[in-house]
Amino acid sequence: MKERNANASSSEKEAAGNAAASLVEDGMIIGLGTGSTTAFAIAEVGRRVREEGLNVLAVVTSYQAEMLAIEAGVPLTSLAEHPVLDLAIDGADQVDAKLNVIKGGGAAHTHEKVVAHSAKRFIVVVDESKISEELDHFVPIEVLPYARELAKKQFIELGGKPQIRLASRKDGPVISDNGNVIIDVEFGVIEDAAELSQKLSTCVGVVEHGIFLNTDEVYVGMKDGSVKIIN
Ligand SMILES: O=C[C@H](O)[C@H](O)[C@H](O)COP(=O)(O)O
Repeated sequence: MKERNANASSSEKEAAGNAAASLVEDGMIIGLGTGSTTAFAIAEVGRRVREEGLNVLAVVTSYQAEMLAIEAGVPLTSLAEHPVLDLAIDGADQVDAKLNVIKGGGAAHTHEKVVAHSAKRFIVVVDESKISEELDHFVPIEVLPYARELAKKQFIELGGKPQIRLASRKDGPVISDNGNVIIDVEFGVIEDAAELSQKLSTCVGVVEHGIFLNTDEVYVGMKDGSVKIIN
């Protein structure tokens, strides 16, 4: 299984995150994703709040995003109060040529998907290493702990090789912010992301999977410091 952020460069991530943060306008309600690339966007939105008096409210996707937003001084709200977001910014583990995306390397994809689908405009921020002609990254799937063995059986029936994600600084599995386990499933090259997305959604015990089909634009931080926009 590919290692998380194996080829990542923080200056590329920072360039992408800052460019996406520049899209935030006064009065917007925004969604803030999770991960090391979005962290730069959150920091930059916070800087604009503090230094430019930018007036925003943000919905977060994880405890990580919440902690970063509070630290940066970004005022928070909830989807219950603001169910429609003007813009959501989030990272990705892989992006293909059709802007299909795999997310969930940080186990936050369930809330991230809710936020992405609540936004009028969904921006993905990545470094160049995440761009691929086709999707071949493992798919993170959040599963009810009670259903984990049944879920694994269903993923194998769909042609996948499932592996329960283990924690690195705790014995046992990673437990998501929602109290569930994450099963990472290798499918090799994913020929039809929409079809696999639909099949995974019908598996009993699945809370949410990491295939996202609704990206509007991808901001790619390049090695030369520029940002390429794909839409
Ligand atoms: O669950 C985590 C998220 O989907 C992240 O946005 C994704 O894993 C990318 O994270 P990073 O920017 O750290 O590579």
